[in-house]
Amino acid sequence: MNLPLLRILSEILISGSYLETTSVACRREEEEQAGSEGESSSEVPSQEEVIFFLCFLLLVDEDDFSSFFAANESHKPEFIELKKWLKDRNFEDTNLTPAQFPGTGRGLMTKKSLQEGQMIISLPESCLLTTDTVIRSSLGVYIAKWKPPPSPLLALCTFLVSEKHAGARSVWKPYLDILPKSYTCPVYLEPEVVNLLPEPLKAKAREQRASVQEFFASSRDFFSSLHPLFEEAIDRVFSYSALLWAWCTVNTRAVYLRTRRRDCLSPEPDTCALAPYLDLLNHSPHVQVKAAFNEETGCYEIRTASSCRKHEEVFICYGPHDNHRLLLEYGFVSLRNPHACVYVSREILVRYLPSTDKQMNRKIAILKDHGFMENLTFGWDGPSWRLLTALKLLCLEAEKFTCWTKVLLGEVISDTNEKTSLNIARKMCYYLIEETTAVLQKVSHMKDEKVSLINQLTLVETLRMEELKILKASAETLSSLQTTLT
Ligand SMILES: C[S@@+](CC[C@H](N)C(=O)[O-])C[C@H]1O[C@@H](n2cnc3c(N)ncnc32)[C@H](O)[C@@H]1O
Repeated sequence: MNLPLLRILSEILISGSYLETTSVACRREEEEQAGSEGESSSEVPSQEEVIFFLCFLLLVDEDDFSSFFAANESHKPEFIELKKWLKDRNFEDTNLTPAQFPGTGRGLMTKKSLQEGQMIISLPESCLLTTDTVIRSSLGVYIAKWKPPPSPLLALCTFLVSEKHAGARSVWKPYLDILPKSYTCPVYLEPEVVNLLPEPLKAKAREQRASVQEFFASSRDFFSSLHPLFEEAIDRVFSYSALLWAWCTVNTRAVYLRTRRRDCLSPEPDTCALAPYLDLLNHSPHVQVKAAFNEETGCYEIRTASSCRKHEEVFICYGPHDNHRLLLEYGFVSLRNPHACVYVSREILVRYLPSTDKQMNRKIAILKDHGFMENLTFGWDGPSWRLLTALKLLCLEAEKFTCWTKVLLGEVISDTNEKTSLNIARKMCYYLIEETTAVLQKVSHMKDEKVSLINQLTLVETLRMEELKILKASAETLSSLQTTLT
């Protein structure tokens, strides 16, 4: 049963309203393009039509749900302006249109079906924002003068802040206007929300905050050197919040594009480019695309490796990232992500081991030396090979200790060792289920009490709910593995 649809169905029946679906939205766009007044889209449907429509929705597959409820946004003034801006730079899109999707937010929808291998988008170099753009701008001479040379990232962030500050005077205004006003990467989250994240994400979130703060602190003198360019006090233009916004803009939206090294910039790799409009493409772990700059055409091109039906959301894949990485780098969580997993911390790893084991410290040292204390996880298929191997070594009977290399190579040492390690894995899994459930309850209370944090809390809730599903799937796998062994 399609639960999201059932919920919407009941909401619609209660409110008597109905949503503008993709088909309605697209029909309206087609009518507008054909010069019609689009009267049909403003007609109120009869009750029978609504009921027929709702019954039809119940039959819609959950995967089609998002695209079915997409709302076309191409008529919005900011997209009309962006389209004009892109056209002036020789880009006109025939394949895609901006839309809001219920599951993924704003993204791009196909106007026609796309076949495997077909070009999704080909954006000319003139539309790209790279460090070349920055150096050609009025900031260029200041960058060239500054020692030690600013990093490519600092150059891009400075340009974004400066252009945003210029407002209507910036030639990049149509692009800047469609950028999010704020982000949901951990650096934007309140500390009490960060506290609800699982380890090791919590630690990485704190590192991210510290590194952006350090980026700001170490860039202030450079910002001061730009004062002749601004009428306002430089601290007000290049505030922490302005730099944070720019940093997240680059981090969440830039495409990989290697730019030739320049002496006026520090030697860090210069690989980030902002690609207006193309950067409206959302991520799906289930698609494959080919993306690269084509030297022959002078365009940044993306081709799909899978087909896409008309009026569906077009996705690209940002990489085979788990949900911790997606949240850390992009500020979202992907549902049913095949790469998602639950990390096991060192504390949990040793929690269920016999405290009487005299070889425990030696065993932990071996695991550390061989890189087996990191990335121990539960996944959709059960405990990872690395986690089981670490547990098998930790559970090695005293008289079998010398066999530890064989354990690391994946050999079975004894029936007892297999059973004990599975048993501990199961206990750990149940402990994590309890812990996750408790955090979910806490999040639910906080959502009632701290309404201003609702979006941040919902993000953590989504992550924790996905983790709960993974742990439950792992618990099932473990119990069938244990049954096979008995
Ligand atoms: C390159 S932008 C894509 C366009 C973006 N949705 C927008 O409206 O500007 C990357 C950001 O989109 C969002 N995003 C991408 N894929 C998503 C997904 N599958 N589900 C939810 N949000 C997603 C995240 O906020 C991410 O930082």
